[in-house]
Amino acid sequence: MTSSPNTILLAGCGHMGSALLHGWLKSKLPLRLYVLDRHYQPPAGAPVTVWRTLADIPEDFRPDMVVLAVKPKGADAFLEALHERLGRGLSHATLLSVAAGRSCANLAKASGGMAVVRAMPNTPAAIGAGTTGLYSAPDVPPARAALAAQLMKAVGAVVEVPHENDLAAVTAISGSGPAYVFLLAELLEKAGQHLGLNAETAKLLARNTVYGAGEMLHEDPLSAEQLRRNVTSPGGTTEAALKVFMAPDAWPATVERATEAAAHRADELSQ
Ligand SMILES: NC(=O)c1ccc[n+]([C@@H]2O[C@H](COP(=O)([O-])OP(=O)(O)OC[C@H]3O[C@@H](n4cnc5c(N)ncnc54)[C@H](OP(=O)(O)O)[C@@H]3O)[C@@H](O)[C@H]2O)c1
Ligand code: PRO
Repeated sequence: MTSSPNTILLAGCGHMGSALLHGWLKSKLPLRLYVLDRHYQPPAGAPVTVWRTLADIPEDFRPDMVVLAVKPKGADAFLEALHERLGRGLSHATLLSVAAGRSCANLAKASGGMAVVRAMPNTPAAIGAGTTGLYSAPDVPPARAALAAQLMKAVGAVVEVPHENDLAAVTAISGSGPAYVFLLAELLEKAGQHLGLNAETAKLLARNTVYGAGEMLHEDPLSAEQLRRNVTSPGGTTEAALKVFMAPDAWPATVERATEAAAHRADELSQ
């Protein structure tokens, strides 16, 4: 049995919105797709309608779900303007927000009372390897919560969290997490050059090592700790490096402080 298509308005199609849209276009989900974005250029022939401004949206447009993927700073003002434009057209729509730190309460208020699902994805969604934390407010109809989960599963793994507060931690670990891994790649590349390798070789070694280690974490059932131990010969080179990284005031303290800073910022953004 095929279900009838849901009408999705993707509001904001930049880094994150376009990653989501790419996944939906590849998926077999029955969707009618509409995008509101000043810049986005769809692939030729893609079954998606693009509007540039709110004024381009027909006043009788009736979306089932609005996916909010504009910057958190502009999110409330955007929703107020959308509500002004569509009014009762939003009364049966659910809001799926990926905006960091904008709470269900903020978003419901700005949108004129929409039921809100919050998602915190990450940019590997662009290659179908995303990780999303998902929280549905209690007033979200179960079928819409399920649709939100399907939309996010189209771009990777989804973890549903029981408390809205958990999303600050999700943001600190997986939402921002790719940036920490990219930083490691940058630093390894620089370190390779410092040790005398040419730039091209240092770049290849750094990027492919992060890629290969990531694939092992994905494919191999061993724990991250065991995979690390398997690289570490007693008295060898890795042990020499890990003594520096794993000193209590080095990575263990730094990772804790950095993720606390990210979670704290997510809390601040929700005020
Ligand atoms: N990037 C990440 O790693 C990541 C991860 C998880 C969650 N998020 C969340 O995803 C959201 C979007 O982030 P992003 O990095 O994708 O931002 P982005 O690249 O700036 O994308 C937002 C897009 O929306 C457009 N836009 C905003 N208001 C508009 C309006 N009224 N009419 C038409 N177009 C409009 C922007 O155009 P202009 O640039 O012209 O305003 C831009 O193209 C944020 O809330 C962020 O917290 C991001
Ligand atoms: N990018 C957004 C930020 O830096 C949210 C997680 C990843 O705020």
